[in-house]
Amino acid sequence: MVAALQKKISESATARWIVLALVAFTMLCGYFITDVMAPLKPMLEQQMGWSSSDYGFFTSAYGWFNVFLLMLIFGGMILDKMGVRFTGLMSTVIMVIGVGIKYWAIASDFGGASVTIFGSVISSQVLWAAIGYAIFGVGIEIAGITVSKIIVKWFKGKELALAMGLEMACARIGTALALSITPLLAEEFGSVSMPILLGLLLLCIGMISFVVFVVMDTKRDRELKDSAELEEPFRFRDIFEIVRIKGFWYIAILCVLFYSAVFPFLKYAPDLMFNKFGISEKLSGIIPALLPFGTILLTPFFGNLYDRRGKGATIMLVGSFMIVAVHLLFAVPAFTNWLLALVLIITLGIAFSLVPSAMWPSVPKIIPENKLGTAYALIFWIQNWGLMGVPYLIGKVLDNYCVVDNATTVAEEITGVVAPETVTRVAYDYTVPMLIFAGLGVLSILFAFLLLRENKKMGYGLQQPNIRK
Ligand SMILES: NCCCC[C@H](N)C(=O)NCC(=O)O
Repeated sequence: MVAALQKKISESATARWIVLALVAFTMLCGYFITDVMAPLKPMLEQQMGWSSSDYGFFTSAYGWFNVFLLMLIFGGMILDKMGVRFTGLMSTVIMVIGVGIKYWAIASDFGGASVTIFGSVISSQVLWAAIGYAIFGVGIEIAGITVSKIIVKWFKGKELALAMGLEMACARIGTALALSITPLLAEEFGSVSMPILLGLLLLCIGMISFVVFVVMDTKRDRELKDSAELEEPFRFRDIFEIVRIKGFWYIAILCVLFYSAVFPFLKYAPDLMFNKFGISEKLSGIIPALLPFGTILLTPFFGNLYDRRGKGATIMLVGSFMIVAVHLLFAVPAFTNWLLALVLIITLGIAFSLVPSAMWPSVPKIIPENKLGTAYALIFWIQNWGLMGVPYLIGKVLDNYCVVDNATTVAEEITGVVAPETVTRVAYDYTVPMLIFAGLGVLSILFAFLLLRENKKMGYGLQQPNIRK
């Protein structure tokens, strides 16, 4: 391995797979933090007095700065101007700061303090946790576009979709770990904040991993200094060129619709398991965790298929159909057997492997490489409207239309942490939220069709294999 690295890093297959492992690990740590709060929703409600709206507010914070302060767009420009090394390091530092604030907020006692924002009273704890999460959201999203660009840089013309699939698979391990072990950790340590602290430590290791990548990437660029393989520089007017491309819009809108039917769903999935399928709080994250676990094998599998056989647009269409079927079946009130929940989550995992495995490697077929950072940033920016808006909407819908059993005392089910008289539980009917998720899936089908048609018209090559013979 050392011999391979000593030869020419830019030509070494070993080196590029090591690079992939390094940056994918950083993303794993980031995704762990992204989803660490999901299985804690019932505990946050019972132990800290959060409502579903509070949880929706907190969850939506992920996109606040990305969307309203255009942080993602700036991030994309910085990426195309300053390069992957600077931008990647910057984004990991932002993530660490954000998680630090979130941990402090959840671990502190604010003595019931609250603030009024736009006429709504928000507890100070919820607000500070949300601000931390919003800062973290900037970091992880910029890291996401940076890593996509890193993979294109190192894998273009080679195993691009497989590499992207493997990176996403690693990221999903982070999500799966967050969903499955978080409630167990919280119970074990008798503290909701403990899993966040663990995530913070993990993220610091992820940062070190990125630093190692920086060393390798610097070496590669030095080797290629005078060769044609170095990219053209980014110009500001590139943005206008990107937004004039119809295929860009179809893929961006498909992205926001599809991902809004998955990531926000995952944020509520443990609560859905608890309320609809009668699974205990402690185990409520286990079935949802199978979704990312399933994608760990399937995303690289479908990526490899796309690399060798093509059919990227068809893969996205099939995934969109599957997601509608799953959410509609989740919406049926009579279906409450946990085995069905298991089958549906696995099916959703297949859909969630199909679409991303084809979507992200398709972007370089539509957009030239020197504009890729900005293009990915614009797509993520549009996607963040959904990642921000949909959880907020679902939280509001749950509180306003879906409460079926308010303030039932469940003290006997909870041990230790709080005084029994303070413990209450609200039960929810998830039919309407699941219909909302299904509606997003239906719109995804429409945009997947439009993309397929545009590909035929413009010859992007989305149906062609990625590996050049
Ligand atoms: N829970 C993490 C959200 C990451 C969103 C990010 N913009 C993204 O779409 N990444 C690609 C992926 O499939 O995770």
